[in-house]
Amino acid sequence: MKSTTQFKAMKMKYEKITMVTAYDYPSAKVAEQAGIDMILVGDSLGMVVLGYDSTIPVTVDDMIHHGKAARRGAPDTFLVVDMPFGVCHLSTDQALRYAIEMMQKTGAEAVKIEGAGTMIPLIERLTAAGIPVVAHLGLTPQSAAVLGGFKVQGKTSSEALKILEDAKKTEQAGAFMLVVECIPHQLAKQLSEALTIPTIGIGAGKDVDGQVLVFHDLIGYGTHHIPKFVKQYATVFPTMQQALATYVDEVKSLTFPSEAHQFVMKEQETIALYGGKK
Ligand SMILES: Nc1nc(=O)c2c([nH]1)NC[C@@H]1CN(c3ccc(C(=O)N[C@@H](CCC(=O)O)C(=O)O)cc3)CN21
Ligand SMILES: CC(C)C(=O)C(=O)O
Ligand SMILES: [Mg+2]
Repeated sequence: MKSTTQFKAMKMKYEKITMVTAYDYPSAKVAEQAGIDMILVGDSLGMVVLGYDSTIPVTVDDMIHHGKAARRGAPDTFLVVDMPFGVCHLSTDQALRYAIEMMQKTGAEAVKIEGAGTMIPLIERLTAAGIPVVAHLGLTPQSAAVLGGFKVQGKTSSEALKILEDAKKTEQAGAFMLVVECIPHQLAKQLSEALTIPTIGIGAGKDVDGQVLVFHDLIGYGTHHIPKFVKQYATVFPTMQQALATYVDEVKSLTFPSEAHQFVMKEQETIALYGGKK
């Protein structure tokens, strides 16, 4: 398993860092076996696997439930768990308690926190407590209602400057990594050059230190609108639908199960049971 210092070393060597979300045992296992550098148990799980239309309903218990499953599937991959909606905006003490609970119950290596501003003292506090923190700026989905939806952020020079300043503050506060979501590629490049900690982009172009995508988007298992920044490396949804439809047909037409899929009792036992052949 890679460490926080190894991720910094990868940035210095211009070796790209790969990250993907995973929310359960098999997806984490696939990711680990594919050689991914880091797994994110994202609160996007609320939308992707729980069917909510935002990340707001996701709770600490949801994150722990899915985090534990992902951990079991990927015991040897650096695991980051998202702090869900709201909990970081309670007192620093309360947020620290939740972060400790998530780390201890999931066995994750780090937590991720959306925003700068009032999160800066929290990033300091968690880091001091020995909890590695990934910061998250640009489009922060937990604030989508305030940002006016899932929109690209930092499109004007003044907005971009604010994100750049916030990014530096997260680094100074002790964050070991920064996720930047849905920002212009020029800003992402400038930001990655200005920071010593690795930047991981999603919808931020190629000039960042690593990339993250949502597992289901990447394999084409998505059921929602596919954002412009996604590349689908497979389309498993139609494949799965076809398999299920064939199963339905075969059961209805008595094709499944065949002899190959059934168990047999010896003939003498059938005689004892119901008097022989039927
Ligand atoms: N399946 C999934 N993939 C994600 O990447 C993802 C989630 N869910 N849920 C949580 C957040 C929400 N995210 C999103 C969702 C939609 C757009 C989107 O549609 N954006 C527009 C850009 C609009 C503009 O031009 O400002 C797009 O067309 O990509 C972006 C990020 C990223 N995260
Ligand atoms: C999109 C990534 C960065 C995330 O925060 C999530 O999956 O919840
Ligand atoms: Mg998230």
